[in-house]
Amino acid sequence: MSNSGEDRTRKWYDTSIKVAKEYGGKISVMPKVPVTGLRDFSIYYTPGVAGVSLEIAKNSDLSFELTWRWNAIAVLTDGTRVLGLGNVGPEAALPVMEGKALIFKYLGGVDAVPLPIRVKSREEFVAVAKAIEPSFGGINLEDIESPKCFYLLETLRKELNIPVWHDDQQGTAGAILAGLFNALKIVDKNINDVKVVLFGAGASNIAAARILHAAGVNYGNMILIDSKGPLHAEREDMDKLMLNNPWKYDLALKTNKERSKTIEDAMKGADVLISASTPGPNVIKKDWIKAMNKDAVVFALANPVPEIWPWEAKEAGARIVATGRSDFPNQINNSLIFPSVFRGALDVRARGISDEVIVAVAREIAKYAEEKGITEDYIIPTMEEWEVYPRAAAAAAVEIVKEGLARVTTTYNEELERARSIIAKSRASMEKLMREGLIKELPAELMR
Ligand SMILES: NC(=O)c1ccc[n+]([C@@H]2O[C@H](COP(=O)([O-])OP(=O)(O)OC[C@H]3O[C@@H](n4cnc5c(N)ncnc54)[C@H](O)[C@@H]3O)[C@@H](O)[C@H]2O)c1
Ligand SMILES: O=C(O)C[C@H](O)C(=O)O
Repeated sequence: MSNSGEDRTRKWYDTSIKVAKEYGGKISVMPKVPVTGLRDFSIYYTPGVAGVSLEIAKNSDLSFELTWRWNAIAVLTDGTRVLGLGNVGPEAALPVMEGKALIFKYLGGVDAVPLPIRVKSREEFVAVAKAIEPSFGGINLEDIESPKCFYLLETLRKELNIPVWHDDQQGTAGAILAGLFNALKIVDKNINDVKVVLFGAGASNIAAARILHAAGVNYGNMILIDSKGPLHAEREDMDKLMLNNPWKYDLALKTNKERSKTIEDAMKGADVLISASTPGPNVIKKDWIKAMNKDAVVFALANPVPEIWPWEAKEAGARIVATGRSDFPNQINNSLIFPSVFRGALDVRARGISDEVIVAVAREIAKYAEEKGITEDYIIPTMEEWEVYPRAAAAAAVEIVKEGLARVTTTYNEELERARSIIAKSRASMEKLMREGLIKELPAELMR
């Protein structure tokens, strides 16, 4: 069966290239005001538009009311860690950012602008993010190498007055937590007791460790593994880590209470394996999964190819398996989180998005799946279940308000209605364009 996994991946690559060529990319900017004749340009453009500019010049906050800023975010990357492909550069990052923007619009009703930039240093990146702040209601950082991404998130969260979020940290951690809540219900284990191995100690898993802790997993019961093996307080590179990656250093001190020094040891008796490392399929060994506890939960999240094929993880004894892909069951991907978190954040004109917001959103998503009926192959909703997005947006908005990070207040029901209507409108307008042939169907010959 493993060859079929590779063939299947290649087939998606080929189709995606053909479709990209056929359509010339995936998104474009569409007007939302009617244009019926020359008179209208005097409203939208000169001279009328100067009136709007003068209002905003008096009070820049009005840019949130009188322009698209209330609903617009940037998807900002330097292309240094694109999926698991590595540093492929800003141009090669663009198709991924376009894909994110499509999902933002379709599932969150958010206008997202893909913005891969050519910068070298961290300082240059910070300067660009600050420079574009006036144009957007939020910034979604994407696909940036670690530890640079930790520094950028921390700095920009402090220095900008709009929410800055790093999808590969917070979004991934939220999706992992949502999946974990329900997986643990199925195997009947308590989040406070489980032993969790986090394979890969980069953007995703460093954030996941923090968010899992916020949700009840004990730091001592976690083991983080990087390319040099398990992290622990006596590792010989601790001095270097303290200087170059204080985020990883801090977790090396808190985690791995049993001081496992090899992967084999770390895996013994683990209840959960969360892998966000490097594309597979043979990165996670079957023997490691065999050493885990009964009813093991395995999330193999590398994109585009999971660290182990799901069927191989099951053969090795895993009871619940998830990957980051939409063509396998249990897709744990930040796409379940980012459209709704930004929907909620924009609607309350947030200044920031805290870790508690991520936990609240993960709980809401898990609850939604539980209400529908969870199974080993359905621990988390799919991207087709669009009704989960307004619910998650409402959970995000309420938590942002609760923590004093919102500029306007709301209630769960009020935001649920608003998010539902914005997202439904966004989907309906795309579907109307499809019906009318203005967005043409995917050519059948490309889909074979
Ligand atoms: N499913 C999702 O939603 C999702 C979200 C984000 C990232 N990812 C995927 O997860 C992977 C990692 O992403 P990231 O942002 O954390 O990257 P990152 O570069 O920040 O971190 C990768 C980590 O994995 C470790 N690593 C690499 N190869 C290893 C190996 N063979 N053994 C042990 N450790 C190894 C590195 O040392 C590093 O700590 C990528 O493939 C990415 O596509 C998936
Ligand atoms: O892009 C994805 O599918 C998820 C994630 O952001 C990743 O970098 O792999």
